[in-house]
Amino acid sequence: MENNKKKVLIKVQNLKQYFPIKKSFGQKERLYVRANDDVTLDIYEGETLGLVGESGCGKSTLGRTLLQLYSQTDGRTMYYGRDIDEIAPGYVEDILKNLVSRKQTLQGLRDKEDSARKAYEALPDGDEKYAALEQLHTAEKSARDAFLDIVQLIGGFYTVDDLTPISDILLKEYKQGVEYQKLKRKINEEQISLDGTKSTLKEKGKSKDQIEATTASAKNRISKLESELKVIESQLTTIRSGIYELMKKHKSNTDFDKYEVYRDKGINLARLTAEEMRFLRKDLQLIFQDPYSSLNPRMTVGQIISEGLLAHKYFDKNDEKLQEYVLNIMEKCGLAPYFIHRYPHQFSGGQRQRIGIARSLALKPKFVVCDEAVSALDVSIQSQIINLLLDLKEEENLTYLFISHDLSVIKYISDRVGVMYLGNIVELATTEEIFAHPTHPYTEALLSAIPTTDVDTKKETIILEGDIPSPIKPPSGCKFHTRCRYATDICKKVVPEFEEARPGHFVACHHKLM
Ligand SMILES: Nc1ncnc2c1ncn2[C@@H]1O[C@H](COP(=O)(O)OP(=O)(O)OP(=O)(O)O)[C@@H](O)[C@H]1O
Repeated sequence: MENNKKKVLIKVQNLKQYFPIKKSFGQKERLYVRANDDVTLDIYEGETLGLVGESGCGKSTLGRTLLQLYSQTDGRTMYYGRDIDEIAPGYVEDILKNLVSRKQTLQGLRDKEDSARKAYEALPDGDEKYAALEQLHTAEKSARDAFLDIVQLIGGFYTVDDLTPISDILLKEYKQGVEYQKLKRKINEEQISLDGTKSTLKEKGKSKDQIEATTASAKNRISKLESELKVIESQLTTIRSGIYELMKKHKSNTDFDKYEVYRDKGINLARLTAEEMRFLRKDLQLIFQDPYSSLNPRMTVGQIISEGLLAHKYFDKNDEKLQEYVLNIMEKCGLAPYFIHRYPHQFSGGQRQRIGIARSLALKPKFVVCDEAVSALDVSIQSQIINLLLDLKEEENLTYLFISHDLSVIKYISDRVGVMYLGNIVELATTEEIFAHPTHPYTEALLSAIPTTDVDTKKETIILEGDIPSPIKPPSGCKFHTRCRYATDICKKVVPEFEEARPGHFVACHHKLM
């Protein structure tokens, strides 16, 4: 299977995004809009994943939740664009510190899972059994999450009876790692500010010697920091060889290798603090539908593109390289150099979208959510922007989540397509496969509504009966059953598993159209 060889950039597991609704007077139960309800999905590096579905099904919410613009209600969103060591998030320290108690908690969750399974198996078919199945799924999920939290960080060490020494040495490595990253950032900041000072002095007409003399103390500071970095580096090497020794000692434990495969350098975005997430913001960008409302009308194009570059300390504001860089990005995005001093209102919709794209891409992101990025544009301009996005994706090795209600745009731009219905992804496959063999009745109905110019093919348009149900109290079982022409009793009661129906083709339906 082609996708198996590709690197996963984002791995979403059981993601939920619920928006609480204000309680009305006398209302006992807390109600939520279940905008995303248990989404599981891999996004591969370098692909464009299209996301379609009727208005209100949760596409924008999913895009924004992946970027952590909303803090997700539940589930894991693993990001593999950087190593966990580079960010050293606080949650890692918490897990490493409490390895012993966490393993005990996990055992408790496993016991609960076993009881839930026994209760489910003992019941005769019927409503009670369906309810017990839901409880079993919840128990399984809690145990799996707790397990993954631990083994992601310690792998095969999970098999060691006394985790205290493991906890100590891994915590030491973590703490030195944090110091290392802090120093590296400090050096980078000092260097950027030094470049800015040099540019200012040059502009003032200072000679090379004068510049050297004025910046000598800053250079000294940098070289001092660099020696400190070397010391930490060698301490880290010593700690890591200690870890390696421990690994050799325990490698013969039964199941060591089985757990070692879980060791994983991914970052759980859902567990990052706002500060940690701010650092990653440059990697994870959003291109909006309405370019005008997202551009500050009081800033020139140059200022708009530079803003993020300065905030993320790519350049000092006085550095001559900044303008060069901005002009280069503008050229890539099809914006003439003399636009740099103009304001957003002086541009057409298509040009404004180019500015929005340039602003996002200037930060060299790895993952970009394009939320209805071309929907507000004329058709001829739409294709220009789509082609620009595709060219940039090739040049910069970007990964896109492309959200659109327009199936012809999705078909043109996407490598794979996910179909959403009422908060869930109900079908996911390569673009060719999904358009040739829609396997979920909802996808079948969506695709049948695409207008065609081919007068010879008599295609039946499937009219979806009824309105989209409320995401506050969605239908039981398969949420689509109220509008599905193939629905039977099981669809009303049991949530269908999202499973691989054909290689790389995932569907959640009891009556797949095979
Ligand atoms: N911030 C919020 N607070 C409360 N409810 C929200 C919020 N954002 C979205 N919703 C609700 O979540 C559901 C999903 O909305 P979302 O905008 O993600 O859908 P969509 O598929 O992107 O729709 P569209 O194509 O119309 O943009 C809707 O019922 C919406 O009303």
